[in-house]
Amino acid sequence: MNQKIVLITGCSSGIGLALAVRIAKDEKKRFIVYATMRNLGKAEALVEAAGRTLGRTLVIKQLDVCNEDSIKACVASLPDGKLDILISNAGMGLVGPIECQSMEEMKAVMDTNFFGLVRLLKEILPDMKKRKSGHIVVISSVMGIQGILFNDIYAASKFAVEGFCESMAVQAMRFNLNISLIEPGPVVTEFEHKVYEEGMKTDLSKADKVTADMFTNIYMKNFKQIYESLGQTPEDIAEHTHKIITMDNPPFRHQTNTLYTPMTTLKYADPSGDLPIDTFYKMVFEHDKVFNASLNFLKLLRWRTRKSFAIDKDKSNS
Ligand SMILES: NC(=O)C1=CN([C@@H]2O[C@H](COP(=O)(O)OP(=O)(O)OC[C@H]3O[C@@H](n4cnc5c(N)ncnc54)[C@H](OP(=O)(O)O)[C@@H]3O)[C@@H](O)[C@H]2O)C=CC1
Ligand SMILES: CC1=C(/C=C/C(C)=C/C=C/C(C)=C/C=O)C(C)(C)CCC1
Repeated sequence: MNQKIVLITGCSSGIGLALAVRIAKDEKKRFIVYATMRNLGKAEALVEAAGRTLGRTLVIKQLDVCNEDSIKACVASLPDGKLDILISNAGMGLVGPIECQSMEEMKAVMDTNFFGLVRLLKEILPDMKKRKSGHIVVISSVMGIQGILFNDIYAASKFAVEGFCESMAVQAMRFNLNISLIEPGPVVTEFEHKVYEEGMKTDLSKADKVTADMFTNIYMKNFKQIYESLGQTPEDIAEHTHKIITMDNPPFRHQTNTLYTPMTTLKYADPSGDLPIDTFYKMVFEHDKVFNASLNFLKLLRWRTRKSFAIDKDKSNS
């Protein structure tokens, strides 16, 4: 059987872990998954979830997306040094007012979320081009298309990813390569806990009172509720991504959360860009009045884009 080689980054927890297990457990055994993580000391959860697939359709390797040597060594250790599908998932969040964040913290986010992808592609693209075959799947975010209050640097890193991939997509097409951006809304993983814990520890002494109050009493106060009401599971994201990699013509963009779609649609509905900003402003500053109403409104507005509908309905490839 001609099994496809899949390399996934950031598999120690969350979406990466769920992806590795879902794809390794593919019903038709179409894939060999190289599930990578920067610290192999964190492999226990994946080993447990992988079960019988470990050493069969799932292999665990070290890879740090911020370290070129580690990427080169990992790719060189693959059979014939080749891979068919890259899933760039490793990433980190950062919330808070920028005046309270150090340049080092901000650079770490860009280095991981954006340059991590660039480093991976520099390594694997030449061979994919030579073979005129390959699929690059990137776990982006709805924040790759729409900024959210106090996520300035994180959203910028995901916008960078999207701009990079959009530019790259035309060249990729010339070589018969596919690129797909997966755009989840909130997903309940370590990411949520890390961002919340770090957010709560923010030293707000450099922020003015209005900003500090907005961050503490609006953003952080409602953070958990957003994840509780809109959050998907990492397994949901893995299921969507599994569908994307088994499609004949995978889409360039795919949002996983139909509850969130109305928010991102606001951006396309108004070329001036004011509609989403005004709407977020109302959600934030009139949130006592409209916050719960807004969430209910999102639920009422729940609708499916043609693409996600097609994916939900596409049972033929699974
Ligand atoms: N959770 C959410 O709400 C959403 C998440 N996303 C995106 O999904 C992706 C996965 O996040 P999620 O599963 O939620 O969060 P987790 O924190 O659970 O997982 C992040 C993974 O990335 C790894 N990682 C971080 N830095 C590096 C690095 N330098 N090299 C290799 N691996 C690294 C972490 O490893 P380690 O354990 O060593 O830190 C961990 O395995 C991210 O790109 C994130 O931006 C998108 C939309 C929503
Ligand atoms: C908490 C909060 C908000 C929304 C937060 C959201 C929607 C977070 C999404 C996180 C994602 C998608 C992370 C990963 O990529 C609002 C609406 C601004 C109102 C104020 C409080």
